[in-house]
Amino acid sequence: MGKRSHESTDLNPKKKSKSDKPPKDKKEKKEKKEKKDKTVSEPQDNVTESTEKTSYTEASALSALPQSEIDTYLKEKVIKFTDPTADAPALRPLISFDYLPPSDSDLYAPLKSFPAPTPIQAATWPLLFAGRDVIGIAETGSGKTLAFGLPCLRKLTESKKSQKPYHPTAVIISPTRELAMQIYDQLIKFAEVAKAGVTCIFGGVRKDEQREALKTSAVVVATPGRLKDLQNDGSVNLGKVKYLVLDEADRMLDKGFEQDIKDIIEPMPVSRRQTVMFTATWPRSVRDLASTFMNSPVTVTIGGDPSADPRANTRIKQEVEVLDGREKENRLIQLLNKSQRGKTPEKVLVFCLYKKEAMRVERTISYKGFKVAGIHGDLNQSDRFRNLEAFKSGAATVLVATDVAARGLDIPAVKLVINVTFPLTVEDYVHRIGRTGRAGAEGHAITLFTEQDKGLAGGLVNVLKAANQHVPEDLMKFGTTVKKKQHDAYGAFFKDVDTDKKATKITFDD
Ligand SMILES: Nc1ncnc2c1ncn2[C@@H]1O[C@H](COP(=O)(O)OP(=O)(O)OP(=O)(O)O)[C@@H](O)[C@H]1O
Repeated sequence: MGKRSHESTDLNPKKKSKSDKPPKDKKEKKEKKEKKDKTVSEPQDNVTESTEKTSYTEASALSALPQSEIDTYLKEKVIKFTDPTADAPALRPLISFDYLPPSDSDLYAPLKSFPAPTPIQAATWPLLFAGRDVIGIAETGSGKTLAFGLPCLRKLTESKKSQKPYHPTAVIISPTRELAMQIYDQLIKFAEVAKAGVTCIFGGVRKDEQREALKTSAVVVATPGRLKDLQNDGSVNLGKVKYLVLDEADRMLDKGFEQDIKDIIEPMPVSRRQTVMFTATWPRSVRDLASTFMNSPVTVTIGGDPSADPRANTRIKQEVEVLDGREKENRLIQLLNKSQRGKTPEKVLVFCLYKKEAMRVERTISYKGFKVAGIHGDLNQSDRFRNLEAFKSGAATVLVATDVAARGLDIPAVKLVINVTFPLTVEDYVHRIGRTGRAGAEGHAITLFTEQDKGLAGGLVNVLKAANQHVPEDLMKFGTTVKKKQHDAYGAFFKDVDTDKKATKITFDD
């Protein structure tokens, strides 16, 4: 992945319109000018207003590919761009790592372990390199972290040429501590130079070390509550942030986080930052709010229409068993017997809705002699990390979790997800089962569905149908009306449920 000759394609509508493009014979002159502009505009610590110009230069080998090859790729991967400025189709997807813009550092070295960019990476990287605001919607386990992470690190490695970071220039916000850690772990693999400049900030641990780390960090991965705390007490100045990511964006725009997000981004006006949102589910309820945070964002969707129902990863075999609530425990143990008693016990993730329920189920499973660990909001942070680690390493082969583990977590080789109690929304269902079948693997999910969950039957039927899964007759009998998501309805559960506004903020997302 060395240096290559590149054709210039500056497509950032914030800085330049299509009609400003120079004719080809002036290409060399323009490239020189771009280089000059870039040097001038690299962030300086004593510059108060952003003068940064972002440009993206498409690899000439990519430009030389026949259009039919690009069209076939877009069609096969079901990639759709929705761009209010109509510039997006001009940016060809980076269908091979060979077409990445050159980097003087060894930034791209860890990509060697992957065969090619995933579709969401291929489609969004050019836009992100070009400085566009992007909403990226793609199935669980499809490589979204590097889709927003690599452009972020590239900006960091470039700007580090001329400045030491005294204030963060990039902020990545995630809903849970474990997910923030995981994003951090992925990013620091990517460059020695980034290792020095990336830090992870989350609640439940002492603030002093985080304050120290912030003094030398250009990229901050954080949960909202703790970041806001450190911002409020003057430990971090976010006024220089140019690249803002909301991972699990629909969750971050939920009512539980909305105000925190508004407070955090207040010192970084939309005109001076690139705003990036990624998720596997994009409910209507958050779209208007998202647009107020962004500047003409391009929406990139992989695998289907974003206005449709939430979409599950189609490599996951979904099974739904309708039963009486009293039968759940026996059925769970039967399923575990099947998956745990062989020579090599499979990794199974068991989801509950309530913290107390999770504790009870974990006790029952442990009593039956299975190697089990738990993760929920009532555990302290070191127990949470330790238990997750035990599951990752295989020391525990069953993990009982609440929805604190539903989103984003990339745990190797989870073979089966069992939903003991259905979540509050079908979006959460899609994220829960998305802990299996990651990075191209097959997955399996079994959901125990009772009459109590019938309000979500219609939504679930749609998710099953969209993924060509079997819909049991027993599920159909509950009707197929789809209820709209209503955050306020969560209130009825807030004392017990691990996902709602109140519990989430207080118990694990600070
Ligand atoms: N280009 C690639 N080729 C193959 N695997 C990849 C590639 N990029 C990332 N991965 C791997 O795919 C796995 C899933 O990636 P990631 O966690 O970013 O998924 P995600 O889309 O964010 O999922 P979720 O919606 O659940 O948060 C990770 O183990 C990651 O290392």
